[in-house]
Amino acid sequence: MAKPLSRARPTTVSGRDVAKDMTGDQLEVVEERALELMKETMQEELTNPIPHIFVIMGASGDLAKKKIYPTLWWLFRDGLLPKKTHFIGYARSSLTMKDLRAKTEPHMKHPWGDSPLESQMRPNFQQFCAALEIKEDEKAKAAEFFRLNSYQSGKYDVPGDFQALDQHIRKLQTSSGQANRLFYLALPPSVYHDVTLNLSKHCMSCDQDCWTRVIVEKPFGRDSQSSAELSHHLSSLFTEEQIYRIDHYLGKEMVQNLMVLRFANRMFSRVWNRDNIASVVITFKEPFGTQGRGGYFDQFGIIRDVMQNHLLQILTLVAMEKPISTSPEDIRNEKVKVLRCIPEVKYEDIVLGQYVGSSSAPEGDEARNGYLDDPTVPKGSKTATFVEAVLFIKNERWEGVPFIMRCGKALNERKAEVRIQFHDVPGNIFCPDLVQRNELVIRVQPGEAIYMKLMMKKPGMTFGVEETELDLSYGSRYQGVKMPDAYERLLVDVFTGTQIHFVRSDELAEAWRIFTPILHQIDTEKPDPIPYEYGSRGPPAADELREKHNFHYAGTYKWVPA
Ligand SMILES: NC(=O)C1=CN([C@@H]2O[C@H](COP(=O)(O)OP(=O)(O)OC[C@H]3O[C@@H](n4cnc5c(N)ncnc54)[C@H](OP(=O)(O)O)[C@@H]3O)[C@@H](O)[C@H]2O)C=CC1
Ligand SMILES: O=C1O[C@H](COP(=O)(O)O)[C@@H](O)[C@H](O)[C@H]1O
Repeated sequence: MAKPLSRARPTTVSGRDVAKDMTGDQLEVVEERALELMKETMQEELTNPIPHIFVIMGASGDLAKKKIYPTLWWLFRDGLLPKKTHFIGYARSSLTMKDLRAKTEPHMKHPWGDSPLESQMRPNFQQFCAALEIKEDEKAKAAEFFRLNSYQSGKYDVPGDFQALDQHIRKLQTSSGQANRLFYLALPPSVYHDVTLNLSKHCMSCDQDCWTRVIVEKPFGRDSQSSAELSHHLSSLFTEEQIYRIDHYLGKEMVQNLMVLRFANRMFSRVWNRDNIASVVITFKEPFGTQGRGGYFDQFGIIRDVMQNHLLQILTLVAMEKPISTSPEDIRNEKVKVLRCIPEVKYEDIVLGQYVGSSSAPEGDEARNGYLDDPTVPKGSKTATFVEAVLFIKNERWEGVPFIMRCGKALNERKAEVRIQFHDVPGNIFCPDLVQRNELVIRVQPGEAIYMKLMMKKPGMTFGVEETELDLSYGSRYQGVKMPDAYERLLVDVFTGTQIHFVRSDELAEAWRIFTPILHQIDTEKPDPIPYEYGSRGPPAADELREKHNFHYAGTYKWVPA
């Protein structure tokens, strides 16, 4: 059994923490002081004399290669890791550090992978990549990074291999045996049980001034029962403070911004309720299919892959009540509270789809292939690659407001956004065909933006009305500000010990409660998903379901970029 954390780690510092000792006219310096404190906290970690050992379990895999190693490199390059940090890769394959470097280095150049689709999606992408490539003057730094890396091969169920890993870690500790240990499980769920058991038995830090943290990737189970088993297993080995359940959407700029937008702006807090809001639509779209990895996807389907975790996390941040403070526990208490108000999803409130090849796509293009053409997908699979689901929150603020979540692969664009649609204007005096509902859109990606669709007098002599927007596009408002990748933020959080942006076990249990009955029904009844064409907007039935649930699409809005 792992020992609990020996000393309280700093969690988060906010203006409020500092403000309590201050008088009114000092308040303007509060945020500055908060920033200073945050820097001090970070500084403490950065200059911590105790070494940090970051172990990547599953170092030979896709996630490690494409996300974890590159993220560690960017943090190292930018001086955002504690001074003495060592990295150990652990996996079954017999690899040398040279092999591992050859595998990972191509992904360290820029954070979004180099698929041609990505380059199409992002304006100036090529320029951006060039700016992020390992430049001449960074080569020495990169060499230093790889010098701090080592690799240890071992099985996931052999205790002796974990003892060897522990010995390896010990060699990197201080002479008095101190090191903080971080284990990132970039592994398939089938080995979670053995790996966590062996880590807890053989690889925990023994020094009372040092800590051990374990970072767990989704899927956190397949349904309520399997998730509860996993949670029970983990909690028998580690304390909740030691477990960091990662949902990388919680590391995205605009997802983190939701709390500030809502709770630091009075004009939003007053209208954020059933009296003003007609519906909320949370969307995730990807313009590519399974890309030959359908075998993995098919075991889960789009609800487990994206909706039950990423979209539901966004929903909780949109809908929760204001927490007492910005401490992780206060925030997560509110998230759990709102989840508890959501009844299970019903079959009549969902639309399932599966993409088919587009005959109009050029010969040889991926879009020619449907989901079932992926050779790794079981023949005749009915797994959904698109889903729309309507959820309701039974509380005073939200009773009757549909929260419509939709996500899908092989759609017409890459997009993740939250769209708040307001009620019609009561007693409208203008031409009813011209006055459309207000919408507040929080675009998570690509190109972070917040825009408010509203009605204005048409400029000029006439007294007409027209639809326009108040537009806060980050690209132009925050030029030159480097937007960290979600994993960068989240790994820094693990080092500094803040769990705000990580999923607590009770939150997870509630998320599974909401989706388990529908998932079981789909697994047993295997309903036919509605076919939709690769590159389309998804099944029209999804638009009909949204219309039925008080989301009106007028088709009149035209955006004219500045
Ligand atoms: N700051 C910025 O960068 C800004 C960018 N824009 C851009 O302008 C464009 C239009 O803006 P947007 O807010 O999307 O407004 P639209 O009015 O085009 O779309 C509004 C909503 O209706 C949905 N929709 C689209 N077509 C249909 C349909 N046929 N039936 C039912 N629903 C439909 C869209 O979903 P679906 O996802 O399915 O299309 C979207 O959720 C977007 O590309 C947006 O990104 C606008 C303002 C600011
Ligand atoms: O967790 C997942 O997320 C990705 C999408 O992440 P993004 O940061 O690129 O938006 C998705 O492709 C994958 O299927 C899913 O497992």
